Amino acid sequence: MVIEKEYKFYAAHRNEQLEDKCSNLHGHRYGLKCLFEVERNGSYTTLFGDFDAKIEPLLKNNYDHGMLIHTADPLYQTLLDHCERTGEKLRLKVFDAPTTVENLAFMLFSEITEMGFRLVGIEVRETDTSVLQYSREDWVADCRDRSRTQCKPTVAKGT
Ligand SMILES: Nc1nc2c(c(=O)[nH]1)N=C([C@H](O)[C@H](O)COP(=O)(O)OP(=O)(O)OP(=O)(O)O)CN2
Repeated sequence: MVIEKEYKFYAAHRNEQLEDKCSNLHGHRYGLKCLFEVERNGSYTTLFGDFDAKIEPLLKNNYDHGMLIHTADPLYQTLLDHCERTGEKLRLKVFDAPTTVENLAFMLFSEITEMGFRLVGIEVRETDTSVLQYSREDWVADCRDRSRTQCKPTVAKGT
């Protein structure tokens, strides 16, 4: 059986390597749809709330109203300097690769899998018109060939 759950978060980012509007700092209401493979245990499988209890804090504490940023983006160092100078704590979700929706999907799939859930796939919506379907096969291929993503998934303690 498969349970589908939907989540959302708001975040800023840019694709600094693209020579178009996407290299401007901008924001999205990201949509995340998760397809979980579940097993029946009597009348239930996994309770809907069991997914929410782990995934909502992951998104709230690491992504929501934050900024997805590539370590090689010159803006990253500027933001670190700003934090050091002012003492401000910005929510930066750090990527070792460009913050494309493909790399975001790899990051989210890895983090949710690390929580013990078995995903069949996820869907990541970046804009009203652009959505990425990311399957378990895509994730296995990305894990096998890390040069495809260069992302190291990181989850803060307690999320
Ligand atoms: N394969 C990818 N292509 C693009 C990505 C990406 O992550 N992977 N990202 C972007 C930009 O981040 C951009 O914000 C989204 O692009 P786009 O869909 O073109 O944005 P619009 O909302 O303006 O789309 P319209 O259909 O023109 O309204 C670009 N490409």
